[in-house]
Amino acid sequence: MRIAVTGKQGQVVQSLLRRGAETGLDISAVGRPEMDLSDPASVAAAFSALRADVIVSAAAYTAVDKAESEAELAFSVNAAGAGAVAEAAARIGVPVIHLSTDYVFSGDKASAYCEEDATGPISVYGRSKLAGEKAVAAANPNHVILRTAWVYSPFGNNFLKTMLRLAETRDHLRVVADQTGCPTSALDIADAILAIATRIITDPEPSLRGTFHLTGSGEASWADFAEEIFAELLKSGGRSVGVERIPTADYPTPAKRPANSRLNGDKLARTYGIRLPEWKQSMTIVMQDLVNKGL
Ligand SMILES: NC(=O)C1=CN([C@@H]2O[C@H](COP(=O)(O)OP(=O)(O)OC[C@H]3O[C@@H](n4cnc5c(N)ncnc54)[C@H](OP(=O)(O)O)[C@@H]3O)[C@@H](O)[C@H]2O)C=CC1
Ligand SMILES: Cc1cn([C@H]2C[C@H](O)[C@@H](COP(=O)(O)OP(=O)(O)O[C@H]3O[C@@H](C)C(=O)[C@@H](O)[C@H]3O)O2)c(=O)[nH]c1=O
Ligand SMILES: [Mg+2]
Repeated sequence: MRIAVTGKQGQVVQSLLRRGAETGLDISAVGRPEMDLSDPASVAAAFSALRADVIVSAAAYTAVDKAESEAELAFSVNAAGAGAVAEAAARIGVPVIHLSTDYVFSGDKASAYCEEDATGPISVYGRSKLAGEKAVAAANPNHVILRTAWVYSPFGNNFLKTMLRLAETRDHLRVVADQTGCPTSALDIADAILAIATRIITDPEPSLRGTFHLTGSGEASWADFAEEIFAELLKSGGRSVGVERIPTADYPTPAKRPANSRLNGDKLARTYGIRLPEWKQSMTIVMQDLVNKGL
């Protein structure tokens, strides 16, 4: 199986490359400068030359706050760019596995979101990713859209690494406690993508296609997540850092974020037999990885 994935330095692409190196799978990362999602011609050109069995669409414009003032670029990458990747996959006759986000929802629901719940993004990033889902589905019926959330890993930028960086100079941080979601390790996402890819390249079964929720098990507020990160830091000999739990209103940001970001993963469990580990367990693994590298 030959897998092509979009992006080079991103968390999910780096996690896939690590799994590829560990298992000997053939995974190639396709990204800038040769392939720029804001330039559809470069997308078509990059994939027509590659003999991939499946394309993983993992690259995106992910700067949630900056997107509020760069809507055109966010849509060009996350909507048109994602559509161009799915179209390139359709042209070479292979499935596309596309990543999307909890931020397609408004956050008003009282319980975890299911795949069939109405979307209603409240940020530019969320709207651009929802437009991306629609573009992918329209361009290639042979698609799996995986909505994930709150992704962290040893790679790239993420909340966990931000907390560790801030912990170097601060002994107390203020973190919002009224946004709830499901922290998800990019390494777990990579494992799920590989299992799904293996199935769909050989099995034409329609129920394997469509939209699925894929997040770490359990739930947390950003403050809970920070507290667990600092508990783990302390255990591994690091500094002691306190978390002050604050409401969203006390942490103003350009983009609005859903109060409830929790995703229900039952459909993926039912269809593929995949359920990701508890987020605390996976977080410990990522922390250990970072500690071994000297943080
Ligand atoms: N991070 C998160 O918390 C969440 C992410 N997601 C989704 O999961 C997917 C993977 O996210 P993650 O791995 O965290 O992303 P990252 O933010 O870690 O990385 C973004 C990737 O997209 C690439 N990229 C950005 N703009 C372009 C462009 N114009 N042309 C080509 N490549 C581009 C980057 O390129 P380069 O390699 O050059 O830096 C990088 O590889 C995305 O679709 C994201 O929307 C969903 C929920 C949560
Ligand atoms: C750094 C920091 C953030 N916060 C808050 C701000 C915000 O509400 C929350 C998370 O902040 P971040 O900016 O790290 O997270 P954010 O960029 O919103 O993360 C999102 O990224 C995109 C790509 C997704 O798809 C989402 O699933 C989600 O992971 O924590 C604090 O309360 N205190 C702090 O010190
Ligand atoms: Mg961010």
